[in-house]
Amino acid sequence: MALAGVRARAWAAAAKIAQRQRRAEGAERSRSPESGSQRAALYVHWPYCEKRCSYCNFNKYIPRGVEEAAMRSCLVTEAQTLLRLSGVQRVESVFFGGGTPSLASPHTVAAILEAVAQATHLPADCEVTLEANPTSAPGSRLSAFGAAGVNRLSIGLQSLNDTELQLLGRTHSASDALQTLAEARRLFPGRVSVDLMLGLPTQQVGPWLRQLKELLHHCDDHVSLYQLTLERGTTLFTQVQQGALPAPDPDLAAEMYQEGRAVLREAGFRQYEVSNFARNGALSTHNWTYWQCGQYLGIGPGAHGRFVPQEAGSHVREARIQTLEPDIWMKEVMLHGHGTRKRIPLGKLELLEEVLAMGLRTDVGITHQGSSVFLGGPGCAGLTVADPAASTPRGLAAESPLLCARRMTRCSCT
Ligand SMILES: C[S@@+](CC[C@H](N)C(=O)[O-])C[C@H]1O[C@@H](n2cnc3c(N)ncnc32)[C@H](O)[C@@H]1O
Ligand SMILES: C[S@@+](CC[C@H](N)C(=O)[O-])C[C@H]1O[C@@H](n2cnc3c(N)ncnc32)[C@H](O)[C@@H]1O
Ligand code: SF4
Repeated sequence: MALAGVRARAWAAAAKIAQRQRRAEGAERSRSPESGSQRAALYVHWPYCEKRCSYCNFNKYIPRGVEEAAMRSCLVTEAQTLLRLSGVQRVESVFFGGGTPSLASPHTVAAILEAVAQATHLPADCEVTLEANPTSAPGSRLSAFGAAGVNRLSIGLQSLNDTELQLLGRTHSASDALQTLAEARRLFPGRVSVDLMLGLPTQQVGPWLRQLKELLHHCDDHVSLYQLTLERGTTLFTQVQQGALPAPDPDLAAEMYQEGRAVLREAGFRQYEVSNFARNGALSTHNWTYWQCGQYLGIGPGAHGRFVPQEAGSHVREARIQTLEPDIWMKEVMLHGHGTRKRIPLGKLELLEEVLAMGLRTDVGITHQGSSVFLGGPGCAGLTVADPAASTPRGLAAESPLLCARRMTRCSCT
């Protein structure tokens, strides 16, 4: 923890030095340091988990042992490379997702933030989220992540029913989850999110709503409701396919979702995206950047990103996907400085599709800012991200219950 504290101070010091350097270099590197193409969100993928949950098909591995120093060094290298290739001068949010990034050491988190602060401007108030799995002893680790620079936690609570948690293959109980949540709120007041799943096999509307209402007694200012997607290749999928469990009923899931939205609205939450609810302005600025088609860099195995590479003559926004398998990804990073597996230049039609699909997920709909990705000319350089505090409800595919409850209550990474 002491080490993490030192690293956090080093990050702040490095951030100041980097800021001074950039001011000096500013005139050379850019005439408009605040323009959209020079700002980005940064996603960092930690690909390891303790155990495979029965429903999950995210890019995750259950290792015998993790070579953390090697992984840390590769994440740092890839962040430096992609920041250079993208010409990004200001990182506006960082998201450590996974896998289970709360299994990484706080030292790793601090080292990545430090590298980012040295390579670009990382504002002191930048949103830095870490996904944390509930444990029976959350205290000191969470505070060490805080000392490393994390200032927002997303807790994968999933359910407050122990039988459901077992069905999902989780390693924690409902009481562990509540304890982790309480500890997280103590350490990061106003900046804790919880993920709650709905539409599980055998789940009924009434008991699920009681869980949600119980959660309201404990939660902070951000809640994500994710409808279960039965993913091919998962244990749960096989159990349902073989008849060991009933298939989730989509109409019940739609009812849970609609009733859940109403409960959260009454409790003062704004539904700012199909699956996401915030009060007191606690929206996730990181995810908001995705939905507004802002730039984001994805580092780590299987991470994806969207940015305009600063190559000679290039003005095209690209979708980039990093190599999935951690060992292969590490070898590539050691050889080339990055493990980018795919680069897909996005044409006008693809950009338009993204603007529509992302914008309609939110309550502000298709904004002028979002559509500037499509209309903004070469490289979408004029792109700015709409203010998440704006609240004119024009989009929200949620107004179509079938569309949202059956297809869209997942995160934007799928
Ligand atoms: C991939 S997990 C990573 C965070 C962390 N490892 C955890 O399990 O809490 C992020 C979130 O995605 C959601 N998720 C994962 N698989 C899902 C599925 N098949 N259907 C719906 N939501 C899912 C869960 O709510 C989970 O909290
Ligand atoms: C399942 S969501 C959970 C978010 C959580 N409910 C919150 O409010 O912070 C995880 C987020 O991580 C990011 N993400 C996950 N996997 C990613 C990947 N492979 N590449 C880029 N970003 C990813 C996306 O921003 C996604 O919304
Ligand atoms: S849900 Fe989270 S903890 Fe479970 S396997 Fe997926 S990434 Fe790992």
